[in-house]
Amino acid sequence: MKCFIAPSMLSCDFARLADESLAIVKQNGADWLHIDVMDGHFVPNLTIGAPVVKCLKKHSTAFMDCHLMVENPQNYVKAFKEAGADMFTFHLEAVPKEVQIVDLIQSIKDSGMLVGVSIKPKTPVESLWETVDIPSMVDMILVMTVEPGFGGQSFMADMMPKVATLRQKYPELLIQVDGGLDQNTIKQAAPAGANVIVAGSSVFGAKDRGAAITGLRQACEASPALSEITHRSALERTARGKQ
Ligand SMILES: O=C(CO)[C@H](O)[C@H](O)COP(=O)(O)O
Repeated sequence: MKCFIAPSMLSCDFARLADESLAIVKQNGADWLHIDVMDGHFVPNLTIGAPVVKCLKKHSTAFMDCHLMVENPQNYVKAFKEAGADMFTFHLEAVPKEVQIVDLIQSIKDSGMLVGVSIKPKTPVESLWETVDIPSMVDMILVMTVEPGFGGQSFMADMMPKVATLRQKYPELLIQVDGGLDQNTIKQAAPAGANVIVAGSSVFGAKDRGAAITGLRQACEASPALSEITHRSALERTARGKQ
């Protein structure tokens, strides 16, 4: 296995969140559920928080990949852990100066969740390794390929050099891309080195969601830039969530 496909639940029918979550994994073959958490401050949109994840966890054992687009992410680690999140991804730009990023990362690790760190399009990729020792502290880097806040935007191909640089430096890292991914743009993201693919509108808007996921997976798996995923914990949790 070379890639994880993580449909963004932002594009599903929120009134049917449990059913949509179950179906997208069990019937349509997704690996993870990507949960977009927005606070109306860090991004100009409001979505869902830990209480909804907690309810969802009663219906689905799928890997919950929680992307926190919120200010002060350090305040939400405990709530998301208790809700059942598997991955806690925060934005580098959202951490206040008085909070040490390494302390935040340590608290996520101590809670048992995997650690993701995300950057917005205008944030230079160097700021990641200037701030943290990526291989020892971080499970996944999320390179945003749209300005965070809304689904349905156009893929920013000019983010691909960031992905390629990260892949070259960290051959084993989970590198996630999020925003505007579809059957065409995956052909740029996967060769650059992305191996965790978030897709909202192109999956939930497809007539055949299973075929949309299969298409993303095939394009990703075909990329010579990627080797087999060796992240044991992510693989184990994913497999458990698909049983
Ligand atoms: O994080 C997000 C927006 O901030 C969404 O996950 C992302 O935009 C996915 O939606 P789409 O595939 O429709 O672009």
